[in-house]
This record gives sequence, structure tokens and C-alpha cells, in this order.
Amino acid sequence: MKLNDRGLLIVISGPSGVGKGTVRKALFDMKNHNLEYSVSVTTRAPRVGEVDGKDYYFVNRAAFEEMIRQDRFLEYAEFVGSYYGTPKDKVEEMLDKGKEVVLEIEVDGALQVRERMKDAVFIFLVPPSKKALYERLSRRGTDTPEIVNKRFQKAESEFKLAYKYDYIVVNDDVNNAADRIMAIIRAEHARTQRTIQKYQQLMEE
Ligand SMILES: Nc1ncnc2c1ncn2[C@@H]1O[C@H](COP(=O)(O)OP(=O)(O)OP(=O)(O)O)[C@@H](O)[C@H]1O
Ligand SMILES: Nc1nc2c(ncn2[C@@H]2O[C@H](COP(=O)(O)O)[C@@H](O)[C@H]2O)c(=O)[nH]1
Repeated sequence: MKLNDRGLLIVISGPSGVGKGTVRKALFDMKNHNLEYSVSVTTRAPRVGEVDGKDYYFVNRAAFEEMIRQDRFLEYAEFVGSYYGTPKDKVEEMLDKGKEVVLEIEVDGALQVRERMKDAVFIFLVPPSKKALYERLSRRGTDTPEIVNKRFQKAESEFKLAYKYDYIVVNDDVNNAADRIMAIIRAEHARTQRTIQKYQQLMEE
């Protein structure tokens, strides 16, 4: 495979309820993109309307732990009582096909990817305010008040790690946030291509 045929890995992260999934869907609804979503594996129970293989691969804890033993995750983390992980082979397969692969994951996992995939692009999505984050988590209606509070409390420590990312994007408006992320992806793609071209020119001299 030629160097510049390989796709770019894009990690969209941030606290639970900030709107990662909503913004990601707006991004994938745009025209003329080369994006592919990496479907994660989780031990969390499916929510109403979630489809196995599309939203997540839903497995039990024993199956997830077997995947850990087999080293099948690019990263994984335990988040508010459930496991979540990114299947390594699928990501590699999509990158080799030249796709821009999008991971939508929490902060612990994102920082694991940062250590392993040096060329990836890391985007931290933030809410316009902490109050807005709490309202989004509650109004989504998918979690009990106890889980909403746990997720919101976890956000406090996650905000402190935002400086480890390449970009911080405010999700004030879904389409604006998606536009900003698409602009970042296009700029990073162009930058990577230029770097590879320069490297290839040097090798030919
Ligand atoms: N810009 C926005 N303005 C208002 N509401 C929003 C905005 N973006 C997302 N939301 C709403 O906030 C809620 C949480 O969004 P979403 O489920 O996409 O968050 P998430 O970051 O993917 O959450 P999790 O990490 O828990 O999977 C949803 O009800 C969604 O409709
Ligand atoms: N480290 C990982 N985090 C993941 C992955 N897939 C999703 N997530 C994140 O977990 C929380 C909770 O998700 P929810 O669907 O229960 O609301 C959220 O921040 C997701 O982005 C993954 O593969 N690895």
C-alpha cells in the first residue's frame, strides 16, 4: 500500500451527553465525505431503538473480557459500570481501504488511542455551559437520575483533560459543530497529504 492511500483516524470525544452522537450523525449526513464510523462493542444494555451492529455490538461481560484477553481492542474502558471498546481489526481494515475512520468514544479510551496512533486527530466536544450539559443528559431520557448524575459528575474530571486534544469544538448548535469538525478533517487530510508528498520527494532525490 502507498503511504498516501491510508485513511485518517478521527477521534471525537468529550463528556457524556455533550452531543457526540448527534453531531456525528450530522457529519455523516453531509455530502461528499469519505467517512466511516467505527461501531464499538459494549456490555451496556441496548436502549430503545438501538440496533445491534449499527449502534453498538452488544455483548455480555464474559464475551468482552475474552476479547480483552485476545487483544482485540484498539482501546477499551469501563464507563459508569459498563465496558466499551473499539475493535482493532475493523479500524485497521477501514484505514487500509483509505477511509477517514471516526471513533466516538469517552476520554479514557481516547487517551489510549493517543498513545497508540500517533497520526490520529483528536477532537474534544464541549457544551456551551455545564448547565446545558446537565439538561441534555436529563432531557435525553435514556438514563435514570442516578446514572445522569454519575455521568455529569464524571464530566468534571474529563473537562480537565481537554488540553490533551488537538482541537476543542463547542457544540452550541449541532450543524455548526458538524461544520467545524468537517473543516478540521479536511484541513488535517490536506496537511497529511502534503507531508507525505514532501517525504516522497525527499526519498526520490
Ligand atoms: N447542540 C445541541 N443543542 C441542544 N441539544 C443537543 C445538542 N446536541 C445534542 N443535543 C441533545 O443532547 C442529548 C445528548 O446528545 P447525544 O446523545 O448525542 O450525546 P453523546 O455525547 O453522544 O452522549 P453519550 O456520550 O452519553 O453517548 C440528546 O438528547 C441530543 O438531542
Ligand atoms: N472508550 C470507549 N468509549 C466509548 C466507546 N463507544 C462509546 N463510548 C463512550 O461511552 C460513553 C457512554 O456511551 P453511551 O452510549 O452509554 O451513552 C460515551 O461517552 C460514549 O462516547 C468505545 O468503543 N470506547
